Amino acid sequence: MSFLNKEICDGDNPDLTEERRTATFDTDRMAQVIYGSEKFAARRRQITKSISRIPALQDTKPLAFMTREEKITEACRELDVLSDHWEQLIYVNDEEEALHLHREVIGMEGHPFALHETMFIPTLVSQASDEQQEKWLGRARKREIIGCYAQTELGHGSNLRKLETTATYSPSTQEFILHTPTITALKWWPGALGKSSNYAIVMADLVIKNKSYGPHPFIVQLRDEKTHQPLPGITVGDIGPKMAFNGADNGFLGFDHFRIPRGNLLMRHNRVEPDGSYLKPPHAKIGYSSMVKVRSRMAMDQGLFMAQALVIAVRYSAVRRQGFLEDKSQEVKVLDYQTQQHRLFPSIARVYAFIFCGLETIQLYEKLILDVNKNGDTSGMADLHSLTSGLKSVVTHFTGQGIEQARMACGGHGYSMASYISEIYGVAVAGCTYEGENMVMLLQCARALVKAVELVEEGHPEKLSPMMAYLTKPSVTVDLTVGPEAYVKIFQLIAKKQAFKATEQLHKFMVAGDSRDVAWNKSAVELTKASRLHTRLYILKTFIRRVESITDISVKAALTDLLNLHLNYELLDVASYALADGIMSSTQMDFIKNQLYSSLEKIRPNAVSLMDSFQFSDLQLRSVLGRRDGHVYQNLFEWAKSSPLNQSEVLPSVTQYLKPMMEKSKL
Ligand SMILES: CCCCC/C=C\C/C=C\C/C=C\C/C=C\CCCC(=O)SCCNC(=O)CCNC(=O)[C@H](O)C(C)(C)COP(=O)(O)OP(=O)(O)OC[C@H]1O[C@@H](n2cnc3c(N)ncnc32)[C@H](O)[C@@H]1OP(=O)(O)O
Ligand SMILES: Cc1cc2nc3c(=O)[nH]c(=O)nc-3n(C[C@H](O)[C@H](O)[C@H](O)COP(=O)(O)OP(=O)(O)OC[C@H]3O[C@@H](n4cnc5c(N)ncnc54)[C@H](O)[C@@H]3O)c2cc1C
Repeated sequence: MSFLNKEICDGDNPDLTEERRTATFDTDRMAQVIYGSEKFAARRRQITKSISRIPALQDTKPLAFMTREEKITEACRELDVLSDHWEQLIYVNDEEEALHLHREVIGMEGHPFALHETMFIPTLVSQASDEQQEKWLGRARKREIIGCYAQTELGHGSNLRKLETTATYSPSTQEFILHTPTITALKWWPGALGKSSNYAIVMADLVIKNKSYGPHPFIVQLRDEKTHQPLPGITVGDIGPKMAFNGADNGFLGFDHFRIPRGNLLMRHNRVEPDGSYLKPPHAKIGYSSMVKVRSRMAMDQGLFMAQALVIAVRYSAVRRQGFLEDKSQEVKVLDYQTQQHRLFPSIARVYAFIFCGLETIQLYEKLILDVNKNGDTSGMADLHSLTSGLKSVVTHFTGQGIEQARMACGGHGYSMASYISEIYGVAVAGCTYEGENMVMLLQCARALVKAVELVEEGHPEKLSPMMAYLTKPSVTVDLTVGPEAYVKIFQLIAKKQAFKATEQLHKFMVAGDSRDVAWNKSAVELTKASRLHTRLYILKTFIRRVESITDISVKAALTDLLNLHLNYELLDVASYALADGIMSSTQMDFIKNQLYSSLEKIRPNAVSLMDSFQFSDLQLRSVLGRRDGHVYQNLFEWAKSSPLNQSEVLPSVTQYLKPMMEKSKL
């Protein structure tokens, strides 16, 4: 079936138009699947249209030619314009719409409200009492104040129990005294802390009567609301340029015996009474919920990062012609090469898979917060923590790989900032580190896996959560031709074997006399392997479930091709485990390879439309190479001409140094 997609515009590059004509599905319908509902997909388009009608948001100078200061200023200008139009553009307090608006208009390089929306407000929602919300949440939502999330210190990020900033309670004044006792106790890294925020959630060790209660969240005013000057007792500033994300002022922060009222400890779940008595929270890690919130978003956000890189690479590959196949009269689109398809299409499949996981984990977090806040039910916390710990690690790792391949798939032009892929890469791979370094979080996921294996070994399989139930599955011989369920079964066996092997190794070291911590460290690589397999199994099953639920026949068919590619690619990628354990034969391996290659051919006609379906505007993409019109060569030439270096024919560096040097050489 041939389908004429609505957005075809006469002026586009004919090679891209041809691709859009051959698609077998409607991109608006696909967008509904990607964005979780018809309503949100339509709202996104509406918001894009409204943005395009605001002149002050069009034709801004390319970010690549700006200094850091100019980037920050530009982001603030755009925020100001958005603020003037906020209520016309989006439904007030709709988090998804606000995130979309920021992504599209300001892009991904960071801005003063990035942490305000993603961590400051969510922490107030999950950790502040009703009374505290009354005081601060409304002001935060109206953007009267700007907040950030200050937890990481110069000396400690991963090991939260060793944070050194102290909040010592003084019963006589009913205040907490915030203090930075050493240089390593300086808060270091928090986004938007350096120059933009005037408030922060500060995680500090709560100390009452010389007893430490561990990290707790406090709301702290950092700067005068009128002058924006730091308050006395506060040292704050920017930490300097980073690999990417340079529109953000990640900052440092120190306190010199800085006093805040008792009511600034966020007290929805724990309390310090005026006399200094402490009321425990219902779950020891409830104060970590803002991190779980961000981790639960990361599969979606990273999926969208990788999608941006792939829109650029796939469109470009359909326009770039180089070399010959059958027909020697015309060069082929590089997208027709099997190697190019193999480089890009498995990542397209992963983008869809990650986004489907993200839709699920975002909802799981929302449900958890309702359960905790309304009913005091914390029973879902452990499962969501282990799931999102594994997921953020696996997704960020593959997203980095996928974006780098997209960059290479664009040849030389991929290396130019005109492609914008290097910026997308730099921002995306920060996710391997923030919200918990990937290895550290894989090991958190492994704790839950080991516990589950131990339950099975102790004869209590009925106590396993549904996600762990596969650990009880017996070994079976599987016929791969029966479809996705067969792939799941093999994957389950592989993941189960690895979880048991890693646990066995841990126990072996303990039996030999090592403490659990030392034995854990000696088994850590095997444990992280088990976590990755466990997480990839979850991703695979979510992809299958999601595709099964789709009602639009042509959308479902296109996604089934993508799912088949994913199943074969994933299984091939972990085949060494399966071969070593005799779970799969070499004949089955050949079958998988052939299925993979034929999936590439099936996906080829839909590749451009699978990526167009994300409906990123050119404004959001910020890529000269990936623009919707596909006129890459004209666009590249115009862009290069606008480079500041080309605003004069002879640079001062030539007059000042090269010319005299050449003259000297003549003597
Ligand atoms: C973010 C959205 C992106 C949007 C993108 C869009 C556009 C781009 C534009 C702008 C971008 C905007 C913002 C994004 C940028 C950056 C944001 C980054 C913000 C940050 O970067 S902010 C700092 C994050 N910094 C960390 O991420 C530190 C990691 N380090 C830890 O998180 C802990 O340190 C841990 C967990 C490793 C150890 O903690 P610990 O030592 O206290 O605990 P321990 O290991 O002893 O575990 C004892 C028992 O607690 C259980 N347990 C632990 N945690 C739990 C939880 N949460 N829930 C339920 N149970 C939990 C365990 O499972 C165990 O259970 P069991 O005993 O049963 O095994
Ligand atoms: C772009 C960006 C934005 C950020 N934004 C914020 C923010 O808004 N607010 C905030 O508070 N923080 C923020 N951070 C900080 C971030 O959360 C931390 O850097 C992160 O949690 C990693 O901690 P670390 O730097 O201490 O790494 P380290 O723990 O020092 O990692 C170094 C190495 O040690 C290894 N390692 C550490 N512990 C273990 C262990 N137990 N077992 C095995 N290996 C281990 C790691 O795997 C890694 O290889 C941001 C960071 C970045 C890059």
